[in-house]
Amino acid sequence: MIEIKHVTKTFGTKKAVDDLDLTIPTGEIIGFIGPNGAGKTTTIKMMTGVLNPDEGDILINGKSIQKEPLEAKRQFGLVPDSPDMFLRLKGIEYLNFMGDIYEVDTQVRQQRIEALAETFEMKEALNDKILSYSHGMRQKIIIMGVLINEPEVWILDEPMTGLDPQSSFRLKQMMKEHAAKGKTVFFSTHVLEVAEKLCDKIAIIAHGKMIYFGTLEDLRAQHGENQSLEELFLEVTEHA
Ligand SMILES: Nc1ncnc2c1ncn2[C@@H]1O[C@H](COP(=O)(O)OP(=O)(O)OP(=O)(O)O)[C@@H](O)[C@H]1O
Repeated sequence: MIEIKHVTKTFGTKKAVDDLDLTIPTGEIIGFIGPNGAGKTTTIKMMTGVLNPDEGDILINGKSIQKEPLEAKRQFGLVPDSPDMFLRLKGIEYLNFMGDIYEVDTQVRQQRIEALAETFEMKEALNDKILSYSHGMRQKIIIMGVLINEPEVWILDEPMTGLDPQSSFRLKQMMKEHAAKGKTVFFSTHVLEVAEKLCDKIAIIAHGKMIYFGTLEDLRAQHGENQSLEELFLEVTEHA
C-alpha cells in the first residue's frame, strides 16, 4: 500500500505537486498519467525518498519515507525514468550488488537471475559492462535488479520507453504477475493504451493536482460510455 498524504513540492515559484492526496491499495496495478510537466516524476521522486516534500508525508506499507527511510526503502523497488546508472559495472555485478543490498539468499538470487535473463534475453550480455548496453538493455538490467528482490511495492517511471515490443510485452506480463501475488505496482506512462489494458485503476494528475483516481469504467460512467481513455484524458485534463 502507498499512502500519499497531502504532499506539496514547490520549485522556486512553481508548485510542481500541489496537496496531492492518494491511497494506493495493495494487489493492484495503478497507472499514473498526466500531461508533460504535470508532476509525475516529482511525485515518484518523493515517494522513493529522492526528493523531500515541502509539506505532507508518504507511507510505503505503513513506513514513512521521511521518518523511517530505511524501512520504507526495504518495501519498494524503483525503475527510474533514466536507466543510465552503474555504467562501469558488468550486468551480473550490478545484479549481485542489488542482491547484496536487499539481502537476497544466494540460491534464490541465482534462480531469479537465470529466469530473468532468460525472459529478457540478457544471458549473453550479463558479462558485459552496462556502459556497452543499448538504452533498452540498460532498462532491462534495472528492471531485473529490482525483481531480484521481488519488492512488495514496485514503482516504475515511464518503464516502456526504449523497450522493444517483445520486452515491453514481457514487462507488462510481469507487472500482472506481480500484482497477482498480492503486491502493488505503480507506474507512470504516456502510453494510454498500456494504462487502458493493464491497470486496475488510473490516477490522473494535472498541474500538480490529482484530478481523478479510480477505475476506467467509473471514469467512463462519469464522462461518456463510449470514449477511449485518450478522449477521456483529453477531456478531463483540458478543464483542469
Ligand atoms: N529540479 C527542478 N527544478 C525546477 N523545476 C522542476 C524541477 N523538477 C521538476 N520541475 C518542474 O516541476 C514540474 C513538474 O515536473 P515533473 O518532471 O514532475 O513532470 P512530469 O509529469 O513527470 O512530466 P513529463 O511527463 O514531461 O515527464 C514541471 O513544471 C517542471 O519543470
